[in-house]
Amino acid sequence: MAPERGARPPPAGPPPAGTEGLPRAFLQSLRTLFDILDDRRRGYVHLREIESRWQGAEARELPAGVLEGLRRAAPASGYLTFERFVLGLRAALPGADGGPPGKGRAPGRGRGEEKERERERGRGTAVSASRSLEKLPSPHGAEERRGQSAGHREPEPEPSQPRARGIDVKSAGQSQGDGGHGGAGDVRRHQRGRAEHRRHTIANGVDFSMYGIVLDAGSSHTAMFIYKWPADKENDTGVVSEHSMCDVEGPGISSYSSDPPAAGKSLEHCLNQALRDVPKEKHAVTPLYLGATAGMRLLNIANLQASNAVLSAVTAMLKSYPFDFRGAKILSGEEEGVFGWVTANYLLENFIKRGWLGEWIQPKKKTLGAMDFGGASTQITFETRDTIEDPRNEVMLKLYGQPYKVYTHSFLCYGRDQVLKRLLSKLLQAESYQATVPNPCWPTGYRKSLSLSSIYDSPCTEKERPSLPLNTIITMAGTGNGSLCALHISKLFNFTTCSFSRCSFDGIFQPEVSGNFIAFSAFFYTVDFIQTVMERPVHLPKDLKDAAETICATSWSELLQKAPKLEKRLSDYCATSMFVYLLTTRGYNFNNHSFPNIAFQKKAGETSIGWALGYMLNLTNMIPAEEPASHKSMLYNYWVILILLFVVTTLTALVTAVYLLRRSKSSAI
Ligand SMILES: Nc1ncnc2c1ncn2[C@@H]1O[C@H](COP(=O)(O)OP(=O)(O)OP(=O)(O)O)[C@@H](O)[C@H]1O
Repeated sequence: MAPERGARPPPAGPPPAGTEGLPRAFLQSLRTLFDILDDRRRGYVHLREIESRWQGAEARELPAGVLEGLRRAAPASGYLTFERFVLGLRAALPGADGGPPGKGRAPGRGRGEEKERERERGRGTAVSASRSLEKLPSPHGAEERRGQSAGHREPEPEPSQPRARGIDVKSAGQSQGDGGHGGAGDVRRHQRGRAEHRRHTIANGVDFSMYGIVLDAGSSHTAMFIYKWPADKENDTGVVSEHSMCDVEGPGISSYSSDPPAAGKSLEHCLNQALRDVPKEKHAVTPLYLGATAGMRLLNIANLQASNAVLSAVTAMLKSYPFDFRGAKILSGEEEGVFGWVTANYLLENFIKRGWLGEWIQPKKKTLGAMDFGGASTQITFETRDTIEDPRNEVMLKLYGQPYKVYTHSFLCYGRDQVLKRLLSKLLQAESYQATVPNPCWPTGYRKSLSLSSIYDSPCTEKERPSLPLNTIITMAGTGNGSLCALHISKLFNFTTCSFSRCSFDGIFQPEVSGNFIAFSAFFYTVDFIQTVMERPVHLPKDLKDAAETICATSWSELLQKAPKLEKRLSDYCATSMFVYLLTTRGYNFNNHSFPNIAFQKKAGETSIGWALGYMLNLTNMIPAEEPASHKSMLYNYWVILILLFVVTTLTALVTAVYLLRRSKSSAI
């Protein structure tokens, strides 16, 4: 965009008073737009440059007269300074008298944007599922489905709440239809959000970054993630990264069922951090989401009213902040699984990536399976070519033009904390609720008194609840016996019933695991403990089993000596290691060949792996379903260049050959 020969940059001198009387925020938005056009920061943009950028489809969507207004504002040289640029736009605004835009029509919200929304409505969503997963009651163990069908009712979405879209895994009672497309209202709302993003403002120079906030309201705790990406690269892979995060003090929001306002209050500290971490001028255009997982799914089953009250309380708190609040909802287990898979593969650029020439490349790499071991549920999600015999486990995705057939299942009550409760319940049952019960999964030297209510306060254990008063206290004493511990833990799974050609456990269909996997959250915490505290490698299933047995056989005092900072969790590593061993090997059927393909990792680069990023990418349409247009055109351009090169080389060779031939002939004469 250098000035053409003969043309002169605008003369210095008093600028036309184009900016006078305009609101500061509006002016800043225009400045940002101008700076995008003036990408070399010269302080002026040629009219022709603007015309060429806004030609074609986009130009039709400019409010009538914009180009005309700019033409009139431009001097003879055609170079527009910022003031002239504003002057030109002012002239083009409806009812323009040169004054600020009227209330009825905010800048950037003209017919063009309406049309953009219309177009988006028809285009579908970024991550589209071929169908919705229906939740049906299933016998013991397939708790996830039972829960969803028995009691899971999403609260009526508030106007600002996003209904399921993108990966549209609907809860029981909701209609199915083509799961890939959310309601038009959602898309409309979303598009408005995007348009607002583009009206970002400036402070001390231009900040081209955009931000998004997701609160991961898990069963054990809530974490807030702030993501950041360059404004001009929304649809690139791998460009969104974690800007900062915050751990909410206290337990997960589902624990506030008896005092819902406290659930909202608990978020204050992290939200205040978000006020500082996101530049002030970006607050209003920063989308804010809260997704609640298995803890709230369980509360939803146990006490629908309380679950709604908690969601309302957190919604009220989130709305009181100046961010663009887009809703608080309970994710289904399948959404949690699939969004975790999207996050991992997005971060590792397994879907698509930019080549060094800026072209889009479809990497030859296969996608990575994702395994999440939360506090109340565990998810396994991977791409497969096998037939998925149970359609409830199949999600078809189209990302960047590529179809993906993904297997996913979420096991409710198989998260770490619920597994530990269920194990205690099994142990009490085995010992007929004696006053003192031996616990082979606790280290020797460790004793603890528990009230029955702390074990039977969950839908995961309520079926096993004895007829004793819930305030009964029972003392448990660790006996550190790994093989006995494994025996009790194996009782948590049903490995025998299966109505498909193959199952993981609890009658749930699962194809053979294939490819590499990433195992995060408590999978990572458990294996990390084995590797760093117990100093044992975990390559093969046997390593995991041996390590679990060693932990079980280590006394409480020894464990305390090894990792005093982990005191709160130390007594449970024997059980969780043994559980991870049984879940991965007998449950998911990893063997000596496939187990080494699991990476136990909680981050990719600096970004945490979990459902939160995938959820935001989907809701902000940052993963398009279609192949990026530039991919096709770039490839086309390369072909043209290659053919031209070929023609030029051939011609040059021919000319040279003729020339040499003539010369040799003439010298021969
Ligand atoms: N350092 C650690 N060592 C062992 N376990 C841990 C550690 N930190 C957290 N955990 C436990 O790991 C489990 C999973 O934590 P995570 O935060 O992923 O779950 P969540 O999001 O609360 O649960 P869910 O996704 O099921 O709602 C929880 O039981 C948590 O208490």
